Amino acid sequence: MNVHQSLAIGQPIAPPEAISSATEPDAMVRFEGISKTYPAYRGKPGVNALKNIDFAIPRGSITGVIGRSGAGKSSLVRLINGLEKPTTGRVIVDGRDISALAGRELRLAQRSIGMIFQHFNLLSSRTAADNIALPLEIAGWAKADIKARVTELLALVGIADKHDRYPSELSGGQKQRVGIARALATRPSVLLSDEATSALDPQTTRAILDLLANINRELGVTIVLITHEMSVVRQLAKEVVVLDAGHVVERGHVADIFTHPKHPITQSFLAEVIGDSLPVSLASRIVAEPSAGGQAVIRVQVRGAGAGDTLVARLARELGLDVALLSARIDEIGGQHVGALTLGIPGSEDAVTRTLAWLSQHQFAAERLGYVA
Ligand SMILES: Nc1ncnc2c1ncn2[C@@H]1O[C@H](COP(=O)(O)OP(=O)(O)OP(=O)(O)O)[C@@H](O)[C@H]1O
Repeated sequence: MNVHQSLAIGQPIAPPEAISSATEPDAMVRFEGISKTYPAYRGKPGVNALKNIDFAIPRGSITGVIGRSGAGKSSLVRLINGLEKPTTGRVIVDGRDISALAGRELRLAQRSIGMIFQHFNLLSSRTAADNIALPLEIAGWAKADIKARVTELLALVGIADKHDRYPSELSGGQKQRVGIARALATRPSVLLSDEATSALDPQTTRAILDLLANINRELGVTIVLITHEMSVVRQLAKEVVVLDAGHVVERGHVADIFTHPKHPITQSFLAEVIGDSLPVSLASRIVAEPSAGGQAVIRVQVRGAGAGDTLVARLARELGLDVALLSARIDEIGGQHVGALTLGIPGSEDAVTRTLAWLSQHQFAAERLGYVA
């Protein structure tokens, strides 16, 4: 885990801004009143996979869609590229209602929507170059143009030397680079990533996520990232949508969601990635009741650069209390420093009440974790 421990941290937490509403004009993808029901089949009951979905994915953004298995992530992504039709509602991609298209019109629209997959989906009988060439062949490009474009794409994804290699001769990360090059071949405006790093080790995952970040930055491609891993969202996305049982239960800027997770499912995802931010040696000593001469343990969430470094001194000075910094943990999330300071203050109810009131007044989210002797 990429954890930056630093005390030069912390801004009071501002209220989270919602990401674009479904009607925002600069949306690349808009879900309008979407529901998706798979009909009953061979004695199996029908499934309401998506319900009342209304939100927009901003043009040029990297948006993570996170949810447990069965939450509806793949259904959502298949609606974006028109592989599934919604039961109700419309999906507008780059200004066009993709849910209304069929046949040749749909196939043409799909050229502007690239997709990468967990298991890469490469053709084993084709070299890296020929895999990348495939969508261009289907689109009817001239041979010379395909050759030039493939060379360019291989360089873009950092495997210019793998031109003639077959998938069986490539590592997982290299295979995914071929998948990314193939997905970008027809210059799409949207790139859909369906668990694209789930089969890769952490180091390769980081390299692929860095590549996707570059592609977003350099080419302006909007990226929609389907994942069940909050660490992937944390590393790459600026916006996140949390799906649970077919509903969007939470969405917003990644840094806001990480500091204000409201829904239990979001909280459980965060617990997996941030873990308990307390060192074990401290966590194991915390008890529910105060003891004479002991300290109350208060956790304070901080965000951004600036205010956190003076927090301890200000608290001590303004409230006239002895304040100890028991632990500090800061991550960089969505381009912001986000984390928590754990403070020890005198264990009296009066000190705890005054401290929590002061923190709240200064817009820091804080909680009492318990007491240490
Ligand atoms: N073609 C289908 N026919 C019937 N039911 C389906 C179909 N595709 C998905 N479902 C059901 O719809 C629900 C949502 O599935 P979906 O694949 O969208 O979820 P997911 O979040 O992508 O899950 P996973 O992470 O396991 O892929 C599940 O209950 C699933 O069983």
